[in-house]
Amino acid sequence: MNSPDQTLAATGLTKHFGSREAVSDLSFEVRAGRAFGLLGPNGTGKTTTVRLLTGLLTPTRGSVTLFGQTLGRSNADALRARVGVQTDTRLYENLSVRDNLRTWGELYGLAPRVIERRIGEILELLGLADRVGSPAGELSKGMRQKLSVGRAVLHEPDLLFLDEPTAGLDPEASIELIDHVKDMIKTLRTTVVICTHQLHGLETLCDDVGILKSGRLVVTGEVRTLLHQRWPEQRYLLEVDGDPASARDVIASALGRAVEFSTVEGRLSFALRKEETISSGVAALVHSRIQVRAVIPRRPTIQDLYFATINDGSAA
Ligand SMILES: Nc1ncnc2c1ncn2[C@@H]1O[C@H](COP(=O)(O)OP(=O)(O)OP(=O)(O)O)[C@@H](O)[C@H]1O
Repeated sequence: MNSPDQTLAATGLTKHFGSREAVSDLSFEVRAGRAFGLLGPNGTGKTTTVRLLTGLLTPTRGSVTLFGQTLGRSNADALRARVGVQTDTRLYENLSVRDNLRTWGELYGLAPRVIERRIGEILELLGLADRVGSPAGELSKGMRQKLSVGRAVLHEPDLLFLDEPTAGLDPEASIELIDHVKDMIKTLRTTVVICTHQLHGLETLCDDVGILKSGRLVVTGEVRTLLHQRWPEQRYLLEVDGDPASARDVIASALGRAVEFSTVEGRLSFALRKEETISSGVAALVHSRIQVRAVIPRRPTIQDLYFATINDGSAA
């Protein structure tokens, strides 16, 4: 729990609100320069966790280590100065995008020339440069979310918390915002903790993940390792002319090692223990005069891991 490049660690973190246990015994770490996805259904404790990690709530039990120091009353302000938090989109509605950022820069205590430099960089990174003069009240929801992300990174934090940055956005705007966040993380080399329900494509953003269920961390670790542990076999989608059931029979008799079949939108999905055996499967199909349209390798995703975890509750 104490690697040298550790930025954040939770140890046995527990929070009760009266008799309700919001989160229980959470232990995980976030290493420098990595993005950690904290996921879970509504009401499962993500926001409570972020508030504990940023010192806005005091844990009932357990502790938080930020940049190597245990978070406590005496050092909370100093540690928080190195953290950025995007939580909601409350903005100064009548002020322009630039003046919203300027005001926040002043609140962070940044020098005017630093503020101007950062505003330029952030607007460019988030694709907001052409709306710099628009009052915040005239921005679309997606632009408001971008501005709230920009506000959180104005002071170049070492650690950034994003709490539902895509809430209320349509799929296109969500993907666009996540793409901007990815670019921003790469450019600024910020360590990130992100809570989100936008799971599609999240593996291109998150290196590590924690899945909360009823206030408990049921899965945590490196995304690549967790996916491989849960689905060690190679999966394929097969598209054929005609009935997928006949293709299934041919594949099943040709490849004793096929471990799992299902049908996904009219296509046959199957998993093999060894990648190279796919060629004998395809040869058997051709031999049986089944027209093969496509054989698509299918990589499991964070979304697959999330639903598998939430549905069966077991650790990966
Ligand atoms: N200040 C509070 N007082 C009492 N109960 C609270 C308080 N804050 C959170 N809770 C409870 O703690 C649990 C976790 O809430 P939390 O907001 O952390 O969940 P969440 O995962 O962020 O949910 P969502 O995805 O809906 O935002 C819920 O049962 C909630 O009602």
